[in-house]
Amino acid sequence: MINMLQDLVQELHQPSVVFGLVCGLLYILSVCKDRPQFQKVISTSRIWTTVLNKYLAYKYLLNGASMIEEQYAQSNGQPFVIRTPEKMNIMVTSSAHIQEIDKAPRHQLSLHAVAKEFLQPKNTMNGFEWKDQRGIEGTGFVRAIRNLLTARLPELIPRLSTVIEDQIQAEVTQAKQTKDGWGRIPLFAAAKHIVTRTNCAVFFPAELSSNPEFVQAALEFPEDVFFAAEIIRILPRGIAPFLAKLATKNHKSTTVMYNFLYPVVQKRMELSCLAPELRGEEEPNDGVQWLINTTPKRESWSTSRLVGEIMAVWYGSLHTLAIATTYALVDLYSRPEYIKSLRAELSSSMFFQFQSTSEGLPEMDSFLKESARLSAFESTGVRRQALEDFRFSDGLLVPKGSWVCVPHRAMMRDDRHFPEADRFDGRRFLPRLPTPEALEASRLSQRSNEWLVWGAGRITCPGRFYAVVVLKLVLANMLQNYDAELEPIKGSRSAQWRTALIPRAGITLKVKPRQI
Ligand code: HEM
Repeated sequence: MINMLQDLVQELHQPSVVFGLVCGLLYILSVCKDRPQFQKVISTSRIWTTVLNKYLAYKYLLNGASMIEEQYAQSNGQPFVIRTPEKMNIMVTSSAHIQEIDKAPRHQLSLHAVAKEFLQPKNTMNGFEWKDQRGIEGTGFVRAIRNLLTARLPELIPRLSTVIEDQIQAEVTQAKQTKDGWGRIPLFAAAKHIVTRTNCAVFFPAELSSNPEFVQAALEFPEDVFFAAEIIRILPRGIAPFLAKLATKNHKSTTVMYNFLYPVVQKRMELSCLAPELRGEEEPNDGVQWLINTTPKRESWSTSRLVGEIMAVWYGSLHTLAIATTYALVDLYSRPEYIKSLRAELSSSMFFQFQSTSEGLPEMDSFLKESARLSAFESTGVRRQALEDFRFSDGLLVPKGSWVCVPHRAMMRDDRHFPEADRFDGRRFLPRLPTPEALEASRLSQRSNEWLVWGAGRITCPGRFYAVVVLKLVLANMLQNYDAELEPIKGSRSAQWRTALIPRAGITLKVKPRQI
């Protein structure tokens, strides 16, 4: 076969044609690989198997989400394997497996090792490095968000509303105008601006959140880290760090953010060592301070280390929420039939209740939950890396270095878990009898082993209450103050990269101030 290909190359003198033929052949093989007659042929040749596995691993980069969905559909609830260019991902779906992942000791299955692989922090975040085993140095950042941020949500709502209102207005004012008076807003870019400004107002002191250079760096940082980390993961070690630097202008956004944060954190850390009466000023009430206050007491973290932690939490808080906001708005304006009743809810006393407690608005909550279910941008959850061979009680092995994950996007699109799962029903999660207990149990921010959007068991997203409040405030502002229409989307609304479905930059919303 290889000789034949060489002959063909010599005949044609066109390597690109040959490359196309090889890709085509590999594609046909990948499609046919499950047919018994092909399996026989393939299994006779170790070379072919290796080549095919490599091809599937690279195919995964641009088709990971679809590959997982296809394999899930064939798996009938059994574990299956997805190959990536770096490793093997073992997918499990049963609640018994999920519970065992949750209970696994931290020296066996690690979330931090997964995060490190994703972000390559040593190369992309100013040399910042955290331990493989989550919790070994405490989980102060989780407490800071879960307890301090969540507890302050009702008092933060006026500030969040103002920032969101201002930023949406800025997006509309700056938008290109159509002849008939609509502003055309690139939705994903606008969502990133809105979430960046909102999160900045919560995490950072005013001197930073009102500084355009800092805000720009904070906006660009997650994408720069993502690009740089992907380059480092995919390309050969010899050239990858150089190309990552080139692609991110020498990690510019990371450096700018770091340089702005360092003196602020240093000053705050010095003050926190003094007795309260000697500090001379009231303790700031923002994310930076919450993270300083919850650093593990037995560790003495350097300023650099703390800045690294803050930037890591910043990464997690921004891109997930910006994508969820984009899809929530796409879902809202793809289904204008919900607008009237959502507006009615916002005109009722329920909106005041939400503003004073940060909870409520059941109709909007249900709509957003349905959006999170069908427009989940991450195909897998509960991802852990095996730090040593890990064996489930039924014998399933996760070899050292590989990942175990739950394909929760496919599960949420499965009729066995949600009746008529492919149908978008914005009222799906409204309880028949809206008792306080029933409303509480069906809320978007609830975590459970049946609702894996926030993770499972001991490791669930501490920012979920905040995320839901921001989503509701953005939708509320859009519904109350603007009329909007989604421009027709040509092709798919998202681009796949590994397991993620990232909204396309070309999705455009036509917006104009609402005439009441
Ligand atoms: C819609 C937006 C969001 C989604 C869907 C989301 C989802 C998740 C998930 C699934 C996990 C668990 C990871 C795993 O087990 O694999 C997680 C963890 C985490 N999230 Fe979020 N998140 C969102 C927004 C936020 C925000 C806004 C913040 C910060 C304010 C945040 C902070 C964190 C942190 C610190 C962790 C690590 C928790 C730990 O190690 O115990 N997230 N998130």
